[in-house]
Amino acid sequence: MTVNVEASLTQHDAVVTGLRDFLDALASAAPDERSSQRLLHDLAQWTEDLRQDAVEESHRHYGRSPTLATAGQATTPWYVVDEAAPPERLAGRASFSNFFLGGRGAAHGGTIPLLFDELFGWLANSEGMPPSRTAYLTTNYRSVVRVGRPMTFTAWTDRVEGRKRFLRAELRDGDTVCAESEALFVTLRAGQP
Ligand SMILES: CCCCCCCCCCCCCCCC(=O)SCCNC(=O)CCNC(=O)[C@H](O)C(C)(C)COP(=O)(O)OP(=O)(O)OC[C@H]1O[C@@H](n2cnc3c(N)ncnc32)[C@H](O)[C@@H]1OP(=O)(O)O
Repeated sequence: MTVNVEASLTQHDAVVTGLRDFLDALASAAPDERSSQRLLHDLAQWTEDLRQDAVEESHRHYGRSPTLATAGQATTPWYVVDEAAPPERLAGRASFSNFFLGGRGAAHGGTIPLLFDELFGWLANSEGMPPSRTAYLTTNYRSVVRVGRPMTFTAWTDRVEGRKRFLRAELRDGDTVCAESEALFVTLRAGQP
């Protein structure tokens, strides 16, 4: 079952997709002074306009789009869930654009746990489950994650002990395991933010 479908984008989803493309293009380019000035001008104008439209968290669109890859966040590495059996298992595809470059063609190390935290969030907070948060998350970097490469991932629940959910995940480039992660998610008690 494919969970995140980008086929029928709402206008807001299209804006987030456009922002993701923009960040990739910006990170890949070396704009000259004239282009930089034009960009600065346009960005300043949009920043001012959007500040006028600021709303409370519960009314925002950004990062709350179940129909869009990465639930509509532009600064999370792109991923799509192809097989969803939460809370047991998820599998899918991911890709790190130039926006996530660390150096020498490899993704920045901090962006890989960001992807894992997202996947664990899906597993631990799937429909009908009480909300939980990451207590810890460790990542082992086995082999570089190259930007622009099509990657695959699997994430699964290892065991559950009361309020504690122990989760594991793997990110692969073909047959090569590039990174592995283990995390503990703890179910929130009433009143915890
Ligand atoms: C509309 C869109 C749809 C999209 C579709 C949904 C997709 C969805 C995607 C979401 C993607 C984002 C998901 C990201 C999720 C976060 O990233 S959340 C943000 C990062 N995490 C945080 O900010 C958490 C900060 N910490 C805390 O709030 C608290 O420490 C915690 C984690 C809630 C635990 O506090 P607590 O409830 O007071 O825990 P406490 O009672 O002391 O301990 C409970 C047990 O856990 C153990 N424990 C607690 N902490 C630890 C630790 N660090 N290490 C080891 N053991 C620990 C304790 O030892 C205890 O064990 P037992 O004695 O029961 O055996």
